Amino acid sequence: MDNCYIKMENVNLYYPSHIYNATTLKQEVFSFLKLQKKKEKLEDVHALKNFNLNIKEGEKVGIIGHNGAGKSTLLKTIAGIYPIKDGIRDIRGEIRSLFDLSLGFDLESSGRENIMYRGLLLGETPKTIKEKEQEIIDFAELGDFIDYPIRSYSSGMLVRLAFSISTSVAGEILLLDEVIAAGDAAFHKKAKKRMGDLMDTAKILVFVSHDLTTIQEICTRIILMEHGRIIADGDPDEIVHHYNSNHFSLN
Ligand SMILES: Nc1ncnc2c1ncn2[C@@H]1O[C@H](COP(=O)(O)OP(=O)(O)OP(=O)(O)O)[C@@H](O)[C@H]1O
Repeated sequence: MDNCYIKMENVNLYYPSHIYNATTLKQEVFSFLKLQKKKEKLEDVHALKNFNLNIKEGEKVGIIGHNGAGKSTLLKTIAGIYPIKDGIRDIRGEIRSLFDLSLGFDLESSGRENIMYRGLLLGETPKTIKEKEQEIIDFAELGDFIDYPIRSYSSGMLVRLAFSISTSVAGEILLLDEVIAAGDAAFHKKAKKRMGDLMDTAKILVFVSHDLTTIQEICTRIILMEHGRIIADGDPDEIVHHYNSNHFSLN
């Protein structure tokens, strides 16, 4: 029996529209004065439709599809971030998500303190974080800035710290949304190598990207999504060929 797997059966996920349906006072007044038509009621967005998926240990699965196809939603659903309306989500294995890298950052705290906060969010203990702390700082190349509040960091420095922390913890199931363009060219090279190591150690990789060449290189299977559904699933060369010959728009 597999130690790790991802199973989804007839999963439906909706983004509720009530937040967008709220009317502002200005809109009410304008509508009352007949200066503006009353706002049309928006429907919930049905982002995953009767979705079925089975991923076994050892698979490296690439997810491709047009903008808004539901790729990121699928990753976040696997990660358990979004509650599903119905269906079954059955996951075995420790999940490591590499998206929303700066989640859990506190701008007023130092880089060092943020390593601790973010590490705890990633499921580490204070002791294991302390053991990794120096390696994380060295990889991020932040020098003395590590003890400054991260509010003082440039955006590149912030990305380097976030990347360094997030990739310091391996996971059995690695969920990746587009390879993170971390920092400048030199850092990017280093980051790519570290990502490669993480992908090699993961038992399952699910990788969302618009970059067909990279995804074809890395993945053992590709899933093509359209409007919340899988429309092709299989061997990377075949799916890319299918995509190319059917002129799907991936952008
Ligand atoms: N927070 C949200 N609230 C409402 N609708 C959303 C939200 N996030 C995504 N959606 C909608 O869900 C659908 C799927 O979006 P998703 O971000 O998963 O697509 P994607 O395939 O990752 O797109 P892209 O390639 O542009 O990143 C789209 O119709 C999008 O408008």
